[in-house]
Formats: sequence, structure tokens, C-alpha cells
Amino acid sequence: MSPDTFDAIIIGAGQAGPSLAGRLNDAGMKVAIIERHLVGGTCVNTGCKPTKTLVASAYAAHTARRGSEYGFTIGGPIEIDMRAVAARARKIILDSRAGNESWLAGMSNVELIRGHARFIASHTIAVGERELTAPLIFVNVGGRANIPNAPGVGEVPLLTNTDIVALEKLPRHLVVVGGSYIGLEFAQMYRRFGSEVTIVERSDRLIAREDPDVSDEIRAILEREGVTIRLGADCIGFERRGDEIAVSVNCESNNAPVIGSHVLMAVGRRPNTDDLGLDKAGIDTDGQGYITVDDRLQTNIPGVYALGDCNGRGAFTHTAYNDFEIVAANLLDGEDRTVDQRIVGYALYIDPPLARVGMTDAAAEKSGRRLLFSKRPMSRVGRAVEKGESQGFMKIVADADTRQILGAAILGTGGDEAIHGVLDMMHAGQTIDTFRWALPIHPTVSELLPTLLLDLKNRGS
Ligand SMILES: Cc1cc2nc3c(=O)[nH]c(=O)nc-3n(C[C@H](O)[C@H](O)[C@H](O)COP(=O)(O)OP(=O)(O)OC[C@H]3O[C@@H](n4cnc5c(N)ncnc54)[C@H](O)[C@@H]3O)c2cc1C
Ligand SMILES: NC(=O)c1ccc[n+]([C@@H]2O[C@H](COP(=O)([O-])OP(=O)(O)OC[C@H]3O[C@@H](n4cnc5c(N)ncnc54)[C@H](O)[C@@H]3O)[C@@H](O)[C@H]2O)c1
Repeated sequence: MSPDTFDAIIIGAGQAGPSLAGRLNDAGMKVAIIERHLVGGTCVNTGCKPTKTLVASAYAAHTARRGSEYGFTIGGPIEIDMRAVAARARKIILDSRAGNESWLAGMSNVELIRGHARFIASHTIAVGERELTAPLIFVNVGGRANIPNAPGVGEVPLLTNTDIVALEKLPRHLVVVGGSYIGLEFAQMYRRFGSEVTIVERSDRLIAREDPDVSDEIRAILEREGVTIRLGADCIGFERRGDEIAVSVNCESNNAPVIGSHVLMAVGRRPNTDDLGLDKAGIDTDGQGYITVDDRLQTNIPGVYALGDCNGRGAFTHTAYNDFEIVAANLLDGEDRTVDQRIVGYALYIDPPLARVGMTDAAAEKSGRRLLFSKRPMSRVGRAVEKGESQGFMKIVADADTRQILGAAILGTGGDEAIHGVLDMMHAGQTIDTFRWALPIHPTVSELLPTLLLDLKNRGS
């Protein structure tokens, strides 16, 4: 049987694949896009979309409970209907997935093939009985929750993001293993829905890739809402206790386990590359299974590219999408775009959100530059005070010699939007002296960014 020939094959219909299919289709190329599970991938079905939808429900409930602070009362306690909450998320998922599917169906040169794809040679893919070949192959297979090999794994039910976004029952006590993006978003959300929540984190602080002041403030925000935090959990293990699960935190016998009704595992992701036949194609990976790519996202095999979470160069929807933009610009528009040109920002959607761009203070200090710092509490941001949401702070670190912004964090209301002012200035290569003269709108969180720049000082001064 000779393989079906295409101009391009895309494996995975997540955050890069469908957009790339669209561009290749418009260029008149014959394209196969292969999806083994749900069109839209993680973000649409079990990641960003359902999570942010659930965060919105939790925020509404939290604000309703704070009614008296705003001058209104609600006739009775706030009751959460988890079936209705889950149904709202499900609708947004299904609408988005259907939108993606009809978009792909409308591409006349693109065939969507359902099934698990694996390489059988460097430019040949098998899907079930069918074989396909193309000079260009784009791997966009994403990742899944990593479940570590700890005592009790396989013996007790453990939830991942896939299960928890569809939960229709309120846990009595949710134990969240991992205090980073996934763990923190679900921890606060479920506390607001009414569960008892404990975060169990191995490191000695939450979201340890951020600066310590960010970790400390996030901890304080969560503790104010009644989330229990157990840090330094270096000996995770699970055991059934009747209907509940005992999660051991430390191995010392005097350290009591946490007893929960449900356990969410949020200890990182692993790439979906172990069942892809990469060895048959001779495609290199790193020690953790991420596909090795150059700055133009090409693997060691010419014509084979890896985009999105599976290349280890980003772990966000916007980095996956930007991978598509880079590859499309280089192949179709005659541009020369590279991954190292991008300045990455991201947001952690607790409330208030943490928005970040560029370097942390710690990374800036390590770089050996002469630095300027500025920090302002959200209690001195009028818009935050007026909204009754004044927890957190905003801060910027800049290079004292080049006068360029190196990084910023806004842990505060509206921070996920306001950070783009900094991100855009950094992208445009502008200095603090240009940004300082931008005329912002009052009252906004962004209006304090120029003021923050005026306050930049050496750490000692
Ligand atoms: C709970 C959660 C919340 C998140 N929230 C955010 C957020 O707010 N903002 C943000 O930027 N990012 C967020 N992310 C991360 C974001 O979802 C991912 O970075 C993004 O989905 C990566 O896109 P991708 O295209 O690389 O992979 P995916 O979206 O995972 O898509 C990969 C696709 O490939 C398919 N596939 C895999 N192997 C094969 C195969 N062999 N054959 C055929 N098909 C295959 C999969 O079924 C899947 O559909 C979140 C993630 C999680 C888990
Ligand atoms: N808002 C967003 O953009 C968003 C939201 C959710 C997820 N995501 C993406 O999903 C990815 C995965 O998120 P994540 O939070 O699962 O992973 P992560 O890699 O960001 O953090 C994992 C956390 O688990 C801890 N940990 C690891 N092993 C442990 C153990 N045995 N016991 C206790 N703690 C342990 C780590 O110290 C770390 O704090 C992120 O890289 C992120 O890009 C993004």
C-alpha cells in the first residue's frame, strides 16, 4: 500500500495546528490534520476555557458574599449549584469546539483525520490502517498532566485538570497537590464554591518561579479566604481512609497527613511524545520527552517542525499560537521570525490575577546589570480602591544604563489587561523615558504605570 500524499501533515488540532491549517489551505496546499481526541486540544476542552469560565463563577459568588461591603444584601446564604456551574463551562467548551470544527470543515484543501498519529518514517505517518506522507510535517501534540510515581498512586482516585473541569459535585475537602498555575486557580475557585481546600506544595513557597514577594502576597490572599497551605511537602503519598484520602506531606511521623474527599494533581505537565514513534523518524527529544527544535521551530529532521507545548519552548496558548505565527511567517511570507525574538508575558488567574512580563527581579539581579526598581501597593491605585479590590501590588525592574524595562509584575485587579502596556513598550524596544510620557486614562490600573516609572530607584536608595 503506498501512502496518501499531502503537501503538509499536521498532528494535533490544538492551539497551533488549526490556524496553520488555515494558512496552508489559503496558500493552496493539500493538508491533512490529524486529531486523536477533541478538536481544540487542552485549552478549549480541559484548560484555559473551562478554567476561566469556572473562575468567573467563583468570582461572582465571592463578590455576592461581599455584598454588605458594597451596600447590598442578598436574602439568604449564597448557594452554589455545581451542576449549573459545570453546565456553564460545558456550554462554553462545546461552542468553542464546534466553532473550531466548522472552521476546519470550511477549509477546502484540508482533510481532518480522526485517530492517533505516529511516525513510521521521517516523513511518513500512520493513522490506524492508513499511511500518509508529506514533505512538511508539523507536530502539535501538546501535553497532559504528569502523575508522579508516589506511594498510593493507582490505588486512590486522583483528579487531573481533565476531571475537575467537569466535576458536578462540591468536594467536602479538596486537597490540591502543587501550588503553581493549575493548583492555585482551582484552589481559590473551589474555596469560593464552598469546599475546604488545602494546597500541598513541595517547594518552600507557592509559585516558586516568581519573586518571593509575589509568592508571599499570593499566600496571604489565599489564606485570607481560608485556604490552608502546606509548604515543604517533600514526601507525597496517598492512602485510602474509608471514603476519604489521606495525603502524606512529610515523612516525619509527627507530621499529620491531610485528609481530603478529593485530590487534584497539579504538579506539572508532560509532553504527548512517548507514543508518537519519534524514534522511527529519528527526531531528537530532550531528557523529558520535549521535541528539540531550533529557533525557527524545526526539529533535527528537515521539514519536520514541532509547535506548542510539546517543544518545551512555551507552555501557554499564546506561545503555541505564536509558534504557528513564526512558522507561517517564515514558510509563507518570506519573513525570518525566531522564538528568541519574543518577549513572553503570562497571567495566573487567581483573583486578583498575577500578570507578568519579562524578567523577575531575581533574574534581573542575576544578569549582573545595574538596576532600578519600583513597587506600588494596589491600595495606592485609585481604580482598585474604588472597586474594593486593593490586594496586591505592581512593580517594575529596569536597566539603569539602557533605561529599558526588563520585567514587570502586576498582582492586582485588572493586571492581566494592564500588563500589556508594559509588554507592548518592551516589544517596541522603548525606554522608560518614552513610556513615562504616555498619557493614560483615569481611572485605570494602567494610569499608575508612568508613576511607577517615575519612582524607579536603585535598591539601596
Ligand atoms: C487547567 C489548565 C489551564 C490552563 N490555562 C491557561 C491559560 O489561562 N492561559 C494559557 O495561555 N494557557 C493555559 N493553559 C495551557 C494551555 O492549555 C496550553 O499551553 C495549550 O493548550 C497548548 O497548546 P498545544 O496546541 O501545544 O497543545 P494542546 O492544546 O494540548 O493540543 C494538542 C492536541 O494534539 C492531540 N494529539 C496528541 N497526540 C496526538 C497524536 N499522536 N495523534 C493525533 N493527535 C494527537 C491532542 O488530542 C490535542 O488535541 C492551561 C492548561 C491547563 C491544563
Ligand atoms: N493561567 C495560565 O496561563 C495557566 C493556567 C494553568 C496552567 N497553565 C500551564 O499549565 C502548565 C502546568 O501547570 P502546573 O501548575 O501543573 O505545573 P507547574 O510546573 O507550573 O507547577 C507544578 C508545581 O507542583 C509542585 N510539585 C511538583 N512535584 C510535587 C510533589 N511531588 N509534591 C508537591 N508538589 C509538587 C512544583 O513545586 C510546582 O510548584 C504550566 O506550565 C502553565 O504553562 C497555565
